[in-house]
Order: sequence, then C-alpha cells, then structure tokens
Amino acid sequence: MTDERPRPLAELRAEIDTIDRELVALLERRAKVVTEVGEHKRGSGGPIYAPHREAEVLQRAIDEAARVGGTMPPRTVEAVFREIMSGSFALERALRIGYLGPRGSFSHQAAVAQFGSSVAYEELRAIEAVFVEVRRGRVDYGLVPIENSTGGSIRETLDAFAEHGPHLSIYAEVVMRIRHTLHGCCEPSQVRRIHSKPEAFAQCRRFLAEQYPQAELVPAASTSAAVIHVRERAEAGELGDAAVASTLAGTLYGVPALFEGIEDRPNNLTRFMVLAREAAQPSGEDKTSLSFTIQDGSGTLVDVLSCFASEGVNLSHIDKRPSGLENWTYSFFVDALAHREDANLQRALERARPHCRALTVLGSYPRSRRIL
Ligand SMILES: O=C(O)C(=O)C[C@]1(C(=O)O)C=C[C@@H](O)C=C1
Repeated sequence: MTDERPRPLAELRAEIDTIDRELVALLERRAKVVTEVGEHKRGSGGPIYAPHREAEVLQRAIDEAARVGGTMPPRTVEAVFREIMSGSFALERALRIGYLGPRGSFSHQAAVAQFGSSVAYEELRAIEAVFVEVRRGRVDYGLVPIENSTGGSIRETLDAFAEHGPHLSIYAEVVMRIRHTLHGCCEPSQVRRIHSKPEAFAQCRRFLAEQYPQAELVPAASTSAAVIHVRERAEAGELGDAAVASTLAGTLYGVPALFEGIEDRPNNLTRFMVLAREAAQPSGEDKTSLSFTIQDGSGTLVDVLSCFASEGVNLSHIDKRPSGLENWTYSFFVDALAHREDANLQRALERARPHCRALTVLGSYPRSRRIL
C-alpha cells in the first residue's frame, strides 16, 4: 500500500525554495543572453520588439509545458513568458507604449497584457493621438482597437488609418476578451444617465434596452474617462450617473460595480493593432492589412477583390468608410492571409493597383493565435 498522506508543508516549501533558486539562476542566464541580443539590435538599429519571435517563444513554451506534464494551464505559461519578455525590453532598451487612456481603459489592459509591466506607458486622450504620437516618435509603439466581434469596426481607428496609414506600419495584432461592468455611485434604480464610449454601448445594447430603456446614453472619449466623469459628478453631489467600463476602471477610480458581465454576448472580443514606425518581420503565419479607394468609373470592388482570388490570396476581413474625398466614394480595409513579401500577395497587389485610386499596405504582422 502506498502512503497517500501529503508531505509536510515545511518540506514542500523547502523544495519550492530550491526550485526558485534554480529558476532565478536560469532567468539570470537568459537575461545575460538577452543583453547581448540588445547590443546586436542597438548596433544594427533593428527593432527591439520582435512579435514574430515572441510568437515562436510563447508557442514553444506552451508546447514544452504540455509535453513535460501539463500541470500549468497554457494561459499561465503564456503570462509568465510575456512578463519575462517584458523584462527583456528593459534590458535591451526602455520602451514606451501609447494607448487610449486614461488608465483602466480596455486599450490599457490589452497593452499591459501584451507588453507586460517592465515598459513605460503613455495614456493618450484619443485614438488619433496614438497614431500621432507613434509618428512623432514620442512613443515606440501604440495600441489601438480596430474591431469588436459584437459591435463591428471602430470608425475612429479606420479614419485615422486613412490619414496616418501611409506613414506607419501595423506591427502586431492583439485579441482580448472584453467584459463590461456598469459602475455607479447610486442605487441601480436611481441611474438616469449612462456614460461610455459608443462602442461599449453597442456591445451592451440588449442589457441597456432591457434594464435602462429610459436612461440617457451619453458618449465619452473612453470607458475609463466615463468612470472618472461619474465619480466627479458624484463628488459634486449629482446622483443618477453610471458608466459602462472595465472592472479595473471602477476599482482604480473608486466607483462601485452595479452590474457585472453586461455585454450582450459572452464571447465578446476586441481586436487591437500595435502601430510602429518600422515593419514587422515574417513569422510564417502572417496577415497583411491594406486600404484602397476605387478608381472613378472604371474600377469596381469586385475587380480589386478578384485580383486576390486569382492569386490564391484569402481575405479574412473587409470594411468600408467614406473616403473623405467625394460623397459616395469609399476607402476599403482588407486583411489578406499572407505576408507582403509573399510572391502571390505581391502579384495580387500589382494586379489590383490599376483598379485603385490609392492602395496602401498598412502592414504585415503575425496572426494572433491566442485570446488575452
Ligand atoms: O529575440 C529577440 O529579438 C529578443 O529581443 C529577445 C526576446 C525574448 O526575451 O525572448 C525579447 C523581446 C522580443 O520581442 C522577442 C524576444
């Protein structure tokens, strides 16, 4: 018969202490190698953040963890390695990441999940400001939401791409699950005005219609800005205001949660883009985002799209916005499942150009394989 009794706590902790010493020694060894990588990169002027390499490191760590026992869930393995790689940035060169703030916004959470806690963050007032600050070099990378699985595209971002896209590059994509909370400083029955970013209202449409059919929906610059506004109103003695935002924003600004998980669909995902001044390297499993406007008269959307089909390039996404040129002309945004250096995508682009008034490659980047 085997002895099923657990080992004494002191013995288990002593074993953990030994393992931790080994872990720290390994991390130190890794950090020394990373420092050398940093010297290379600074010498060659190469980019510090390498999403194609991160995708490889993360996948290998997840596979290896499963192979050696699978006790640690893949999510945990990923979080640990993301944090290790965040520490690498600090060793190679301090990075600054811009996002739509204030702190507690979903962009902030996605940025932290992607870049970890060893980089500096810059909260910005508007999505367009993220584009502007990356272009100016005030931040190394910027993170902007581009589409949500419930509410569709984020117009502000598409319009900013139309203007700044030719001067920037999409460098990585990040997909995050979004859970909304209604925050307020009053009783749920006292809510008369609800503040948030319009996209958040769209993601909670059913909840808002059923629970608050009479409340006024007031647009805010961001979800976290809405929470700050509700707190300021409560401090001024104005009751009846609430905000749709993340649980984190409520905690940061001291506004209690009234209802949690108010999004209409449980699998509510937002896709974010990382913006950079340089182009990302191929990872072997990439996407390319493009925007184009159609030539007057001669060109049609089907002419352009068939150029991709005939070169065997699959398209995973299409969106449109008014072009800002003449009424009823549009900018189309397309994602192709290929890298801009792939021969078939290059041929498709050559064939498509004559049908377009303008065609911009917004960037090639590794396809996101995981949901944060
Ligand atoms: O391999 C690199 O290019 C590194 O800089 C090292 C490292 C890592 O810690 O593994 C760190 C940051 C990069 O984004 C990718 C990988």
